[in-house]
Amino acid sequence: MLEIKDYIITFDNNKIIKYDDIKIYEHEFIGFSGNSGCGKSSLLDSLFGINFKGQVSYSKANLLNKDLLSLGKEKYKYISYSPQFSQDALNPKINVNEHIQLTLKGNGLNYDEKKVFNIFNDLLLDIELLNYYPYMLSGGQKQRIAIMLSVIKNPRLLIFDEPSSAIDLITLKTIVNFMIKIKDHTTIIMVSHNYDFLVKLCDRVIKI
Ligand SMILES: Nc1ncnc2c1ncn2[C@@H]1O[C@H](COP(=O)(O)OP(=O)(O)OP(=O)(O)O)[C@@H](O)[C@H]1O
Repeated sequence: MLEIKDYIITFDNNKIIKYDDIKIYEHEFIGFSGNSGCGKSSLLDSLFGINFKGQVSYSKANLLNKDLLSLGKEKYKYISYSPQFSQDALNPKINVNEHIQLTLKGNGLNYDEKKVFNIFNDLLLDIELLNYYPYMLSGGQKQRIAIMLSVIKNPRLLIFDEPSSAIDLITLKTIVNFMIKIKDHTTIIMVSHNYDFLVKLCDRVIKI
């Protein structure tokens, strides 16, 4: 599914981050762990983001056996990337249902009411939130809406950066149960500085 080899990031201020080689197989649930500042988010941003600020060099960076850089925006056909604080990126001018419609339209998918209902149910989100604008949602609701939006497009690879930050235990448990439910048909990479949390949840934890 994903393979990187000799991967190095260099920022404008000459800060260099070198990564160990990584290989992730289809349908694995992988945790990325490491101390604050070790380069977890930079790795994901450089691989999957749209606006990465540093320079990247590698001998291999493949998604589904294709070079990630040459895939360009085509990679979003296969992946869903929830960066850290992605819940803050919800558009304040549109409601939750419009977010769903835009996401599906952008991925050439039709609106499937039953599927929306099921995901809402699994994430313990009240269906009436469909009419809510982002400012009307709590932090935990926003986070689950962001997760719902990344799952609804049926990605083959789902990447969550720190979904466990800044939420209460019940919300975290709901998110974790949801991930366990979807992991049979999706490859998942989850980033957390909390190693014990990842070890309990993931098939394999990679130290960055
Ligand atoms: N644009 C940038 N320019 C220079 N240095 C950067 C830039 N972005 C990140 N860094 C540095 O790269 C290192 C890795 O940062 P990164 O955000 O990837 O770490 P992280 O492992 O995700 O940390 P955390 O767990 O705290 O979120 C840090 O030392 C950070 O200061």
